[in-house]
Amino acid sequence: MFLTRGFHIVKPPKPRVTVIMAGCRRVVAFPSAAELGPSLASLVTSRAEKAISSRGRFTLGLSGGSLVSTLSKELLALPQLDCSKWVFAFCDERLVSFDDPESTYGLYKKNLFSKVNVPDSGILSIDPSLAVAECAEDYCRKLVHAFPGETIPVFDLLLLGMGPDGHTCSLFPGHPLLEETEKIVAPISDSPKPPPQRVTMTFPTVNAARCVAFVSTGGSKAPILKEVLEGGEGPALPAARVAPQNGELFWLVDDPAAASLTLHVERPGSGAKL
Ligand SMILES: O=C(O)[C@H](O)[C@@H](O)[C@H](O)[C@H](O)COP(=O)(O)O
Repeated sequence: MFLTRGFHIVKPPKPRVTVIMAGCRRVVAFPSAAELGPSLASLVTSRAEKAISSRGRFTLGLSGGSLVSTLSKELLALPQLDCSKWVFAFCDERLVSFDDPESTYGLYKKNLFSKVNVPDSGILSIDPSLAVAECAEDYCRKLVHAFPGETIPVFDLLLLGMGPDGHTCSLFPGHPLLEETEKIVAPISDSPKPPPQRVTMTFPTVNAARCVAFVSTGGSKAPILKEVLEGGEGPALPAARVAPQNGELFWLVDDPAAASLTLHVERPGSGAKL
């Protein structure tokens, strides 16, 4: 039996094996980032409808980068958007104050939260006044409280980005946090990408989700996308380690990002429902 104590998952020891996703992954390409947007919105709202009808709420993990503006714009363009039963959390967050332009929460507050009917209780964010280790513990407690009875929070949907080095969340290539198996969220104080202090979901949490969708666009992502999806020489990059055990995995990309891929890529056309 698994137990959650503090912000650790207490479970029997087992060999450390990294399982890399082989099947059940959908790589979906759109002609451009603009044409990807409506399908991203449809993925979010279809998973929201399903989650609310099954469990009475929709739990959504957010990431930063270009996703903030893409997601906010597409959701706000929908004719009807009811976020009263949505619970937003952050796949990772930079430890800066909310009014700092680097704050992912701050960007979502300005671009999305302030414009939709989400209650304050529907936003799980870090407390940036805390030191990084306490901040991670505090954020962990919020997740544990929001997912009662679950050893690892099972999000309905996590939206992820991928950096040019293959990082996702604040899980960077070669970093010891890639091997974290006990904490559901962790502090990082030596992020190679500034700011150095962050709080991040770990792979146990990411890979427990019902659905994970990467959004990655632009020609600059083509080489790293190929390495992540088709394999490279070295150890698996962080983004390649995202493999939900019981969930769906989507890679939503545009044609410039997909340009070097030789694997099967779906090209359903602009606005396709996923
Ligand atoms: O905290 C961060 O530093 C960013 O959130 C970062 O992890 C971002 O998600 C990726 O670099 C992808 O960003 P783009 O989608 O903008 O390329």
